[in-house]
Amino acid sequence: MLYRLRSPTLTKCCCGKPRRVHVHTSQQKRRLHTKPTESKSKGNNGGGEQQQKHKLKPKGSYTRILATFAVGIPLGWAAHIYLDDGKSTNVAKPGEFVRYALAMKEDISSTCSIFTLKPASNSAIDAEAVHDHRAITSVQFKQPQLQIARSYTVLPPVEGQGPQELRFLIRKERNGEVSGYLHRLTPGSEVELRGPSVDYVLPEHVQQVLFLAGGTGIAPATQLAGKVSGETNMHILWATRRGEDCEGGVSDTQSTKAASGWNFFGSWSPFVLPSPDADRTVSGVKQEPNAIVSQLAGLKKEHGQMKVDYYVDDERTFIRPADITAFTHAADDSSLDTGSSPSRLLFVSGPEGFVTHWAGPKLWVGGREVQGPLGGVLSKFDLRGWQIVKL
Ligand SMILES: Cc1cc2nc3c(=O)[nH]c(=O)nc-3n(C[C@H](O)[C@H](O)[C@H](O)COP(=O)(O)OP(=O)(O)OC[C@H]3O[C@@H](n4cnc5c(N)ncnc54)[C@H](O)[C@@H]3O)c2cc1C
Repeated sequence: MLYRLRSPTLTKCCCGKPRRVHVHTSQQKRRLHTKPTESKSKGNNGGGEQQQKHKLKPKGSYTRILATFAVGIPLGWAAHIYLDDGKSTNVAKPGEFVRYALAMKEDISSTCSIFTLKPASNSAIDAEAVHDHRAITSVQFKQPQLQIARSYTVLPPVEGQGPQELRFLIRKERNGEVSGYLHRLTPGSEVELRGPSVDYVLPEHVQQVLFLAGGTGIAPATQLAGKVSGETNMHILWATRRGEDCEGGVSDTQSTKAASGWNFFGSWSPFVLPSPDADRTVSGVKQEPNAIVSQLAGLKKEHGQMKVDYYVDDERTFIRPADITAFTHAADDSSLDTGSSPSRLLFVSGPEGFVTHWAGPKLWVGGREVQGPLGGVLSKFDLRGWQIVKL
């Protein structure tokens, strides 16, 4: 079920800045709230003396004053825009499209890139709500020629990211209308976005998370890792078709190279030999982690209790049922130790085929996409006490 985030409406302060982010000191308030008539009369005090001074000045000084204004005002405005860094933008309503500019496109692989977007007008999506709300959120991008929109999950912020900037991991789908359009954009191009949409609201306490991610399904896993605190034991099993998507990623627990298993497409790959690259190195040389793998490594450091395992079709490593039960059984044991009743979440996120294979299809009811009953491989496991979430 999709819920909409209620974005706080930001009224503007008398100085033009949104009230939520801008608070005046009492002295500033007095100055800003001074009636125009008062300032006029103040300005008139001693006005005669001022006028006399002007009369005595040579004509050239007017040119200098005009020149100072001509140069100073644009410079001041540019400095204001630069230093303000988007703090004075208005929060757009979640249903309203707003203009963003492509600030940067960083290629992750031959089909996947990270897009960094920044507001192109004084109206923007509530980035604070996206990053701070205890929910998994996405934003819709519009394809203007076809007037269609698709959802993309917001990545958690990285160091140096502007407060209003949003980052996305987007795969260029073959013949994909919106993803193809987005991948054709050049830096500086404008695109329309609306949101945020809430795809899942997190319970207050989350103790265990097992996240099965297929391809770009890693984006919600990364967002979630940025939101659950250190008290959550989180394990991500990330399956991709090609090693280039998770270059430099080394598994934390996956020790056995699979000779057969369920591949990314959800079909059984029997009797294949373990690949020499299954330890995620090329000829024994460790690869440089790409931006997503680096962000996951950073989140692991912050998080303390987070693990990531990489599975790559090309390298013949596949998520096996035993990888899932290893985590769920350990979680069962830990709850017996403490006697507590933890909140346990098992996410399945990725392309339709991946979600259907593991947890059964999502359904459309009354024009809305809903979870549907648990099916697929997971329906054969004893997952009592676990909430299964299809994303
Ligand atoms: C909540 C949510 C979050 C998402 N987050 C992300 C994310 O972070 N990153 C990401 O990359 N994606 C994400 N997606 C997926 C994204 O929304 C799009 O579905 C995806 O980019 C494909 O859209 P498209 O318009 O490019 O492709 P479409 O034009 O919709 O086509 C999709 C596929 O169907 C095929 N196709 C289209 N028409 C036909 C036809 N007539 N016959 C046969 N095949 C056809 C195309 O070749 C293509 O491979 C998310 C989806 C949801 C719902």
